[in-house]
Amino acid sequence: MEKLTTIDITKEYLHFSAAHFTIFSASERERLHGHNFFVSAAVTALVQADGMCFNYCQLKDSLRELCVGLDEYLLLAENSPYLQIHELGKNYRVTFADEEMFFLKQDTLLLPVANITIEELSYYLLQRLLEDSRYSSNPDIREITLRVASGPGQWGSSQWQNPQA
Ligand SMILES: Nc1nc2c(c(=O)[nH]1)N=C([C@H](O)[C@H](O)COP(=O)(O)OP(=O)(O)OP(=O)(O)O)CN2
Repeated sequence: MEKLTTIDITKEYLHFSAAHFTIFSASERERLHGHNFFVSAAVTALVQADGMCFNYCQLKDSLRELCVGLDEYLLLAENSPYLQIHELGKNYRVTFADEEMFFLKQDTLLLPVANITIEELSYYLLQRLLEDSRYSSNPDIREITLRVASGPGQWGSSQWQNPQA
């Protein structure tokens, strides 16, 4: 019988501070505000003869890198059906319903998501993690769940099962 384990990395320092607004409909959104978003991951993998699946420090480094990449930005959902985003010099001109907003490009990240929500952020960060072949091309890694919280006790998660397994 295969010996599988799940390495669960949930650390206070794995977080990013970001501004956003969640859009609820074509006419309703939140005001612009911020959160400390926390990131956690659980990786199910085969335990090797040496009693280890993989060095989880590499996973912590990968998650830390993902957090740094989103830290201290305004996050905008590039694929939102309700936002129009255009470049205007040093700014993005963003329209929503009858509103017009301007944000400095240097302060803003456009993410390929439909909304800045914990569910969309978890899926986006999982896809980013899977760009690293150490996770996506290792048949001994069976499953990865990546979770994002916008505050204590409220997490969104996305899961990947290894098709090679
Ligand atoms: N399905 C989702 N619903 C909502 C999301 C989301 O990501 N997915 N996000 C929001 C907003 O981000 C909202 O700003 C969340 O804030 P809130 O829940 O108030 O966060 P707090 O940490 O302040 O929670 P408290 O319960 O007030 O402590 C809304 N919906």
